[in-house]
Amino acid sequence: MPYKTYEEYTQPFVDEVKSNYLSIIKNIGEDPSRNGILKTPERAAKAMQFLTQGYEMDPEKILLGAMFEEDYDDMVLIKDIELYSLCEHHMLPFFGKVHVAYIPNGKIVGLSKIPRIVDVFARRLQVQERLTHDILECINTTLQPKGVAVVIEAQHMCMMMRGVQKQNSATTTSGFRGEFKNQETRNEFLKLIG
Ligand SMILES: Nc1nc2c(ncn2[C@@H]2O[C@H](COP(=O)(O)OP(=O)(O)OP(=O)(O)O)[C@@H](O)[C@H]2O)c(=O)[nH]1
Ligand SMILES: [Zn+2]
Repeated sequence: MPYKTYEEYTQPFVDEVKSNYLSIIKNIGEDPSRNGILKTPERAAKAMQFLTQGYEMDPEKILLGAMFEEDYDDMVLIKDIELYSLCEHHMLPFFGKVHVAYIPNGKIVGLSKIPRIVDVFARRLQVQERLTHDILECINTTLQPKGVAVVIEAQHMCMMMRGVQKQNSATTTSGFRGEFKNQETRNEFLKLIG
């Protein structure tokens, strides 16, 4: 059987969800037949499909696909990885930066795979704390490094555009495993991410 194209794969979702967006547009008092928003239910459904595609992906498989044996056993740091996710309470974006470090234990991973797994977990409904641990545990169990650290700095639109309406507050979450539990290693990592 031939593989389905991306469109064939996502079409059932888009067909279902666009009718929900049509209902939202009507309920907010807009005219859904107005020229500019005629195709908006479909566009919004496609955007939502994109932003939640992480449910369909296997992050461990992504890491396992590019793991290489290597003796290097100092810290590997990938910092300032852009983050865009949706908070599970309001389905509004939160966005910021992710910093990931690990200390190899005989195996390294292709560098691009770290931002890829960040995206897999970010493209789901999330809270920042769980996102931090999802990334941390995925690297820890798959790569089995000597240590792994994840820090996320983010701003939440649900706290900016609505609710408490605080424009300048940022939330930092962190998780440490293995050698990063050691104060000296952790401090070196924190110094490197500034
Ligand atoms: N811990 C945590 N809380 C979050 C995150 N994203 C959003 N929230 C919070 O989730 C909470 C939901 O609280 P509720 O009182 O049920 O919802 P609400 O009435 O819309 O709350 P307000 O935002 O205070 O208006 C709010 O305090 C949000 O700020 C996150 O990533 N982590
Ligand atoms: Zn929220």
